[in-house]
Amino acid sequence: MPQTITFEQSRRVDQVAMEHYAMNGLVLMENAGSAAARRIAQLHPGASVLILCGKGNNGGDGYVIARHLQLLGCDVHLLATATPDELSGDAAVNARIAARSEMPITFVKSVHDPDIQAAMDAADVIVDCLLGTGVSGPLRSPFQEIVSLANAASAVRIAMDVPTGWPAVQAETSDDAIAFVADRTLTFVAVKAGMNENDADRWTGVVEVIGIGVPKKLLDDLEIPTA
Ligand SMILES: NC(=O)C1=CN([C@@H]2O[C@H](COP(=O)(O)OP(=O)(O)OC[C@H]3O[C@@H](n4cnc5c(N)ncnc54)[C@H](O)[C@@H]3O)[C@@H](O)[C@H]2O)[C@@H](O)CC1
Ligand SMILES: [K+]
Repeated sequence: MPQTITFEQSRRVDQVAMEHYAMNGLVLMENAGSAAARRIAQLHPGASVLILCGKGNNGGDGYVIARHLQLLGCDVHLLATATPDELSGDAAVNARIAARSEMPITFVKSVHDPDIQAAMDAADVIVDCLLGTGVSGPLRSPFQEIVSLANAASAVRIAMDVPTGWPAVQAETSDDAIAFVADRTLTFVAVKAGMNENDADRWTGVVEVIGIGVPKKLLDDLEIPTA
């Protein structure tokens, strides 16, 4: 049985859980985000946490993580590349919950907005929920700029699912591509292909797997490695 899974296999797990097992995508996102939040709060109790949220479901995880981290006693701030109205599906639902909960959210209108730097400076921990398995091609603006600012910050950096811009997943990007440099990566379901290769930890830091509550039979049938 392989020890790692591809992005495609990871997406297939979500798809089969929803289509064959009738699991709601919101449940998967809630499981993913709440488990990640518990681990972050365990590692950094009471920390000031800045969560960077993109437009897709990786960003959706970020809003779930924010909600749970507040409940767990952390001070949470969100930096979002899109407003809730610009999102769709499960990510939109969780972004709306965050907005209605009056969580502090900075929406990125210009990468030169001094509020972005101020949010980075105030954080003990920065959580990267910009892009996950839906990434394609080199990072576009404003992701490049946000990732660069996060890498220059003194905070601990935690990537969710995969570090945003990680070169290993993209044939067309080079090793000096801009990517989130994580101290730790909390990856969903199973370790992703490339994460166990020689110098991968330069980008991922320590890799830990976070389960999302899909049935064991599903994982066994798809030959997904389990702990
Ligand atoms: N139900 C599910 O499918 C679950 C998904 N999960 C999360 O969902 C993620 C996958 O979500 P998505 O498929 O929505 O994809 P992503 O959240 O990775 O990103 C897709 C978005 O990024 C944009 N994008 C792609 N490449 C880009 C680039 N190079 N520069 C700038 N923008 C770019 C796309 O236009 C799209 O808006 C996983 O990594 C995981 O974190 C988890 O919540 C578990 C459940
Ligand atoms: K990410």
